[in-house]
Amino acid sequence: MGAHERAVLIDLDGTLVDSAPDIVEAANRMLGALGAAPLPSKTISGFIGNGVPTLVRRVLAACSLAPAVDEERAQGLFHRHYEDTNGRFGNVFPGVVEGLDALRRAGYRLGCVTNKPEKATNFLLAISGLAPYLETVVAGDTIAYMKPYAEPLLHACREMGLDPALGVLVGDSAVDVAAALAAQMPVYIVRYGYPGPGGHAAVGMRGAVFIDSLAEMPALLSARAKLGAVSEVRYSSE
Ligand SMILES: O=C(O)COP(=O)(O)O
Ligand SMILES: [Mg+2]
Repeated sequence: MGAHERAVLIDLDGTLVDSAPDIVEAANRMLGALGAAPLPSKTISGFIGNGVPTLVRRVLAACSLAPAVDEERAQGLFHRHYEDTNGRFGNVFPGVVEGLDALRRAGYRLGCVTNKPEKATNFLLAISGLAPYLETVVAGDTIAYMKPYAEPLLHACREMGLDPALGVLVGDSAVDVAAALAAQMPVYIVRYGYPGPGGHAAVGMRGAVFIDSLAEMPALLSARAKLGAVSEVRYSSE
């Protein structure tokens, strides 16, 4: 089985792009518009991972604005401010471009699976220069399901015409681990992202292989393929 038949699906926020500064700024502008004081950036970063509706709900709860403030109104404010902050303060993480280049050279097919809404995702991928690497993008509102459901991962494989059994996910949070396990894909977690409640020690992180950089992926995947080939030989000779 060649590398060209394999899909590497990659999360966006906290894995490809350090987008927390943009998200924090938009969330705090939303709070300002609601007459509330800003939250520390670390608090808001800890709320990233399950998509915008969950982020806004968590921010409102942290400021004791729920249920007094209408969630949809707050979401509308967030989206409006995020349109202005998206891609302005964040950066592509170190090792990402090297990793994507190396994976592409090795023949892997690349896709992005994110819980960020599609419009904001496409804009961020375009201005950060990452869009040309990604054959397919499945965002938070592309289909009816987000991670931690398996569907977005399976949908990305379908879009690429690949068997999900040939896919792996690289992400940064417990949401990614859960989605990958649901889709029965191996999962690699970057140590630098936004892991969510409980951090990397959380039970939800079990089953993940931790990496420091996307640039480690080609070597890890080729080691996995060799291991797979050895066990296939063993099985067939038994
Ligand atoms: O929008 C979010 O909450 C997280 O997005 P991600 O799936 O790219 O990490
Ligand atoms: Mg993420």
